[in-house]
Amino acid sequence: MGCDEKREPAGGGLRVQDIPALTQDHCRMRDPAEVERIINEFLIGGPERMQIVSDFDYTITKQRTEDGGAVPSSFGIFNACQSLPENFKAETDKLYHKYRPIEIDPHMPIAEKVQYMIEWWTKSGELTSGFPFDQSEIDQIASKYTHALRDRTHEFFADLQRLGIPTLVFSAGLGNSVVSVLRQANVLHPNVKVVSNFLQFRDGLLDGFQQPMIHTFNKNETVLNETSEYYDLVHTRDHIIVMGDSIGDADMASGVPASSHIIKIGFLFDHVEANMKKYMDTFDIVLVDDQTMDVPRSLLSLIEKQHKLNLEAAKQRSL
Ligand SMILES: C[n+]1cn([C@@H]2O[C@H](COP(=O)(O)OP(=O)(O)O)[C@@H](O)[C@H]2O)c2nc(N)[nH]c(=O)c21
Ligand SMILES: [Mg+2]
Repeated sequence: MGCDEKREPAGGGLRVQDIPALTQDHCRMRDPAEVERIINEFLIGGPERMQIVSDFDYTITKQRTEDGGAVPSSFGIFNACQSLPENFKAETDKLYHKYRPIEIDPHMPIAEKVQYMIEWWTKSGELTSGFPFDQSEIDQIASKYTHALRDRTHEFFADLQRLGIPTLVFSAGLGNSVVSVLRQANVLHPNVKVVSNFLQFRDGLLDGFQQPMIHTFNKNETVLNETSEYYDLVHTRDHIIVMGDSIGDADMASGVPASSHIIKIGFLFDHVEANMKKYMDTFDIVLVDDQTMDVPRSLLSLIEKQHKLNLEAAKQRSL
């Protein structure tokens, strides 16, 4: 905030009612005036202060496809590989049935859940060990799901690349699947970084997941190593769009300075009525059964338009 608050982008402040993507019926906002204020901050700051943090499963991929076909999660893509040991699926399913209810238990404190999640990812890593495996198996299955990305995902990633906006794709799932889908969909541009769990190999055999373990409750920018290149790239970018489909995804930018301006976009599909209040309390923009990238793209387009006006105005001033 501070003195930024009084500045307005050249041409005057934008009103949310003048942004068609945000006036659609399925686009809900708890506090439209606050969204408006932050959008205007984004316009003042321009692309060089922006970063994107997005979940992968059912955020970059669709929650619902036109043909009704199911979209597997990143772990699901791995589980569909033919060469996994016979008991692998049954054993990981057992873990899922034990730990998933804990993950989503509305009563258990997070601090207590964390221990269980570490146990779950550790045991899952142990099962993912001791047998040969070829990445091409993941690639083959992932190739069938490149069409399952949200409509206009390709354009969205092209916008981000053109504007030079660092984009972090965060997944507590399996990074090998995430990278494979994004690469085969031709959206894995140099400005995109995937932070997730990647397969580790030892002596030609699988050996669990690489460190650091990314689980549901550390899936946020605090796991970015402060010495990493990506941290260097984003730690001064305090204008952030966070995108997710699960309540926990809203925290993916925690760890960034408190003065940051953040718009959290939540994609809501399952049990809309029952979940609406929680989503409205958690996300700044809630999109109900929206299987597109249109709303985040509309924000980028405003930023780009303003940026061009600013460049033009600077050019005029220097004449
Ligand atoms: C360790 N483990 C965790 N999960 C689930 O995978 C999810 C991956 O987390 P995510 O990618 O952050 O979230 P999203 O899928 O909501 O987009 C977690 O929320 C867990 O419910 C898992 N799912 C499967 N199938 N197998 C596993 O070994 C496993
Ligand atoms: Mg998700």
